[in-house]
Amino acid sequence: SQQIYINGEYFGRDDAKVSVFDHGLLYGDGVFEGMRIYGGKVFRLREHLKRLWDSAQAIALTIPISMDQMILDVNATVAKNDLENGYIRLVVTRGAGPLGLDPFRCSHPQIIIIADTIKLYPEEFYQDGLELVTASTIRNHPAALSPRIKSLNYLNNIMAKIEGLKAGCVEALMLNHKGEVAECTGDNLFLVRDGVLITPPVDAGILEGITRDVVLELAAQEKIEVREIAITRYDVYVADECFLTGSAAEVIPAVKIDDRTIGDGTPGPITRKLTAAFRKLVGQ
Ligand SMILES: Cc1ncc(COP(=O)(O)O)c(CNc2cccc(C(=O)O)c2)c1O
Repeated sequence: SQQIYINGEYFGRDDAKVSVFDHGLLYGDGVFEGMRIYGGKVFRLREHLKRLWDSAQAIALTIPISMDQMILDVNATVAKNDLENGYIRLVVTRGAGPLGLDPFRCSHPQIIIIADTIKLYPEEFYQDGLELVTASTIRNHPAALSPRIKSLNYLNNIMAKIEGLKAGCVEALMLNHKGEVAECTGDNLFLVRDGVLITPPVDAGILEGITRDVVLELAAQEKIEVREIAITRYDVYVADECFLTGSAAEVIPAVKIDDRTIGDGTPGPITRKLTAAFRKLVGQ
C-alpha cells in the first residue's frame, strides 16, 4: 500500500498527517517540488532539489536535512512505493507553531514525500492540442511573493485555473505585472514563429521550469534557434505554434488561445520534434 514519508518515517495514506498548527496549512508557509518518475528513477532530481533549496532560502526556511540525505530519502520513497512511472510531490513546511505569522516560532519544518501515479491531461490533448484562455489574474508581482519561488502559496495560480475551467479550458495563460505573457498556471509557455523557438525570460516573472530548461537544451541539440524574449498576447495570436512544458504536463501543444486558432490549428512540426526528443530523453 502507499507509503508516505514524513520526517524520516513512513505512514499509510490514512495515517499520513500534519498538525493543524502547521504554518504550511495555516499560511501556505512552505515550499514544494513536483517531479516525474520515469523507469523507476526521478527525472532531474538534483535540479529540482537545487530549486527547492533556493525557494527555501528565499523564504528564510532552513531545510533540516542535507541535500544528499534528501536524495537518499526521495529515492527510498520511490523504491518503497515500487513506482515504475509516476510522480513525486516533495513538500517542506515551516512546521507547527503558535497562531500568528511569526515563522521563527515554528521549530520543526515538516518534510513530506508523496510518491503517486499522475495523469494530468487525457492523451488526446497531446495528439490534438489543448485550448487556453488568458486569465485576468496576473502572476505575482516579483516584488511581492516572487513567482520564482515554488511556494505552497498557489492561490494566485488557482484563481487563474478557475477562470480557465469556467471558460471550458483545462489551462489558463497568465500575464505578468507588465501585461506581458508569463506562463500558465502550472507550466511554462513556448511559441514557434518562422522556425524560431521563443519563450519568456525568467525575469518575466515566471517559475524557472526544469522542463523548460530541458526543452531549451533539446532545441539547441536540434539546432533550432531560441530566443528568450518578452512576448505579448499579439505574439501568441500570430505564432505558428505554441506548446506548454511542465513536470506534470511534460510537453503539450496549445492550438487555440482566446478563440484564436494557432497556426493551422494542429500541433506544429517543431512542437512534434521537441515532444519526440523529450519522450526519447525520458525513455517513454
Ligand atoms: C507556475 C508554474 N510554472 C511552470 C511549471 C513547470 O515547472 P517544471 O517544468 O519544473 O515542473 C510549474 C510546475 N507545475 C507543476 C509541477 C508539478 C505538478 C503540477 C500540477 O499541476 O499538479 C504543476 C508551475 O507551477
